[in-house]
Amino acid sequence: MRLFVEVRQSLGAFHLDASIAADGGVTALFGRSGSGKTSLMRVIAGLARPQWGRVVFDETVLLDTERSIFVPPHKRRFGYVFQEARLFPHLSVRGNLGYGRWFSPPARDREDYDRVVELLGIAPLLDRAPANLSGGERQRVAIGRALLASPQLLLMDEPLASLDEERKGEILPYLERLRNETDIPIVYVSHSVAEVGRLADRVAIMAGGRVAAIGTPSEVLKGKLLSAHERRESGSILAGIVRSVDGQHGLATVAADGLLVAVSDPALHEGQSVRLHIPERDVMIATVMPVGLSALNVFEGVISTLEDEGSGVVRVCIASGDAQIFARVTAFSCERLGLIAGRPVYAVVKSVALAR
Ligand SMILES: Nc1ncnc2c1ncn2[C@@H]1O[C@H](COP(=O)(O)OP(=O)(O)OP(=O)(O)O)[C@@H](O)[C@H]1O
Repeated sequence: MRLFVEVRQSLGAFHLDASIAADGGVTALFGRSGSGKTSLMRVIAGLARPQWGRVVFDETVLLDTERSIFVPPHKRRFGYVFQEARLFPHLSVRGNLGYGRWFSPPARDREDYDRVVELLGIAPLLDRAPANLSGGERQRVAIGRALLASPQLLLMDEPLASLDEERKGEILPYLERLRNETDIPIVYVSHSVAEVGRLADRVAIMAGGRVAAIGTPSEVLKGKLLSAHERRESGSILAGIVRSVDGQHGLATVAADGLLVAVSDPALHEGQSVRLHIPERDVMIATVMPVGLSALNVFEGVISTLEDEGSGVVRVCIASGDAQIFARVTAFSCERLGLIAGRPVYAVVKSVALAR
């Protein structure tokens, strides 16, 4: 699949002037509040008609203002999941799920239904009313309803924003399954570095109505495009599989990008696919093999790049295995340790978390 969007639109004093191309997988639109993420999504969905623009999905032109082409939202077959699950209060979960199927081709129905119910863990909730569900459960049902309409593309606008951290943690594994086990492309709006890092294959960073950068999460979730808080959260994302579990100590060993990474998480099980987040603030650099450390993970590697971020801070990229591990050090430490590209070093990782 290929989605191409190009838009110019004035909304009061705000100007949206953005273009993105997305292939399969999860494409995140990331940016601060008011950067234009939702406005761009609304154009993709057909909920807004810009003054000028084009939207092409695969070979089909959905919008072309110059040729007066506009395909209305219900004919685009895109699923939409909003920040708040907009379930029908008078229908049970089963009824809400059934509603989405009204608009889908009737054929493969039963099979799809069972698969979606299983994928999102909804089976125990089927007879409940939306009022008796937690926020995370409601959101899972909303995602299920969108999926059962057999969308060609799923648009998710901050689907976790209204949930607390615990509920987010509960629903993120379902979104990962959705990404890994279906071939429905997803455009995902978020302003959480951790969420985007965990889910997205590609990220478009929006700022002031424009796309400021586009690339993989580790390429673009860095530097001046992020706020100070976001920079602290950024780092490396590794994709891997749990190789073994030490139940006694609640430790798992994950093979990820050519590295063996120890992760402290008692819930992991062997064979599970996971993404790991190594925040760059939690990485130290040593020029000799450190001993007597409490850190569980020390990776041998070579410095590939150093990026001066200003304010006396340097972002160092260490190539280790097939991974890139980022560390943030002061320019002073850089000089003192003689850190230059090509120098062998050790990355001492203080914490690894499942990317959330
Ligand atoms: N119909 C409109 N008329 C005037 N201004 C608008 C209109 N719609 C959106 N805007 C403005 O456009 C800007 C971008 O809004 P948008 O909702 O796209 O941002 P966002 O990145 O999704 O933000 P958030 O993360 O807060 O949802 C905002 O400043 C908003 O006030």
